[in-house]
Amino acid sequence: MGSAYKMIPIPEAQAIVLANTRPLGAVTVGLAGALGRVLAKEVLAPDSLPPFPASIKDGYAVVSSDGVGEYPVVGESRAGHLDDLPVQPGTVAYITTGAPVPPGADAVIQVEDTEPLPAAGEGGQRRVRINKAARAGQDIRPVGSDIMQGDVVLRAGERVGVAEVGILATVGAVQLRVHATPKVAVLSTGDEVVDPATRPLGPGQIRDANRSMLLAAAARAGAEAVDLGVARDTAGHLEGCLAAAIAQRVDVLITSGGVSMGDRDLIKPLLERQGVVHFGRVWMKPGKPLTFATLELPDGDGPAAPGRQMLVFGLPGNPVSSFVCFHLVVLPALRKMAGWAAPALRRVAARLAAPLRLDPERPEYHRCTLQWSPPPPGSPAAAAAAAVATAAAEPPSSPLAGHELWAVSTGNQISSRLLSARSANALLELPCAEGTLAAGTLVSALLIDDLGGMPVPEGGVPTTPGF
Ligand SMILES: Nc1nc2c(c(=O)[nH]1)N[C@H]1C(S)=C(S)[C@@H](COP(=O)(O)OP(=O)(O)OC[C@H]3O[C@@H](n4cnc5c(N)ncnc54)[C@H](O)[C@@H]3O)O[C@H]1N2
Ligand code: MOO
Repeated sequence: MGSAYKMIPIPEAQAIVLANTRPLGAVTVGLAGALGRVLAKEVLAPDSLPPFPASIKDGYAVVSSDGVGEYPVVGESRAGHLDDLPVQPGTVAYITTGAPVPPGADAVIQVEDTEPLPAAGEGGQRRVRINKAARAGQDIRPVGSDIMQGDVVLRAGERVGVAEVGILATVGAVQLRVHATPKVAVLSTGDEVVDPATRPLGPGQIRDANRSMLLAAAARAGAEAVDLGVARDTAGHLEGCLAAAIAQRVDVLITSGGVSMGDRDLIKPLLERQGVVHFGRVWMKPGKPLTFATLELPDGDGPAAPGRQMLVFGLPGNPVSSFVCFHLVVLPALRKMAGWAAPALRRVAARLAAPLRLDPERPEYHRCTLQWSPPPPGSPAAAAAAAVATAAAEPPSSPLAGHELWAVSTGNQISSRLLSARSANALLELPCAEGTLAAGTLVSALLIDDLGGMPVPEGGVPTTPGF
């Protein structure tokens, strides 16, 4: 018995998903809720920074044409306190870093280039010796030199990271228009699947790995994650779970299991009854039975009201298949909904630390850990590099030379073995072919985690010579 679904290539599947995914509308959030959100509206600076000419140093505000000499200190300008004292030629004012430069002064001399002098007589005026001449503008940040009033400090479509939170605070943008983030429900399926707290396992049972994992993945993507539990392998129970997702007005439903060829694989028929199944098989390993459907739903305000849409991703039950499919097709959709202009996973190139056998039937996403290093010690690539190095007479031009992104396999890639996703920060794109790719081969890799947490090679990575 063949499958009713055509097996489509993964780029086609990804394109279908994104073509059916709409960015969510804009909402207003406070600054504390801005991290990770995508701006729906540009942010302008209502005033300049600094708003006044500000001193870069602790020292003395001077008239630069006065030059070296002894001067009376006519006042003080401290950060946060604006003394409206003019500095006349022949006088100076004490000033602290960040304080407004008093009118009349056009330079600041750092305190290291001055010497205090005894005051002129009992209760007399403070005096200072200026040891170095200043050029006009020295150690002063002019008005607007960091941000000019009216500048667009952040554009619509930019994602708010840590620095952006600071920028928003700087310009007083405490209420922001950002894209809404999707509400995502996660449902496991299968009579054998039991709660992770189950101990000991009963006959035939396995703990539900997918639900916790997919809830975590959705949450990390910035979505509001809703736990729908585990559906039994009956059409009625599955239908009830789908109804629960619809009632909770989720934007996305992610199911795992029940999408393959067994007589209890009921997800596809259910989605066929209630919506449009766009694909039900993808030419990839792991994740072949990956299914995607859309449901057009009434909005609850009468038949004339515009409908809403729910995306349904039927991920395969094997935990690694679920993990890989989430990153390849669900995550880009969640990103697009949340306003990302370029929602696809980022692709880099890396060298194989060890040879990898190819799959002759399907293109494969091989889980690996990328690291920036020379060929990892003990790897076949390191042995090959050592052989080349002894042959070459030239010493390396820099301690940084010879460092590259290396892909270290996570081991046995069977789709039931979730340990193959442990510490993985990338999916290698391996072509469908006979044979083996040699150690050192350059391959493309899709990033599924932050490279800021990648392994550090023994001895660390050297710095720029002279640093
Ligand atoms: N005759 C065929 N059989 C299978 C095919 C095929 O093309 N023809 N495809 C295989 C591939 S590839 C995959 S992947 C799996 C996917 O099957 P399902 O999505 O229907 O998943 P299940 O059968 O429900 O489960 C598969 C496997 O995963 C375990 N599982 C399920 N849910 C969970 C969970 N929440 N946590 C942990 N583990 C889970 C389940 O116990 C099974 O061992 O189908 C192949 N079969
Ligand atoms: O494609 Mo299945 O995901 O091999 O295990």
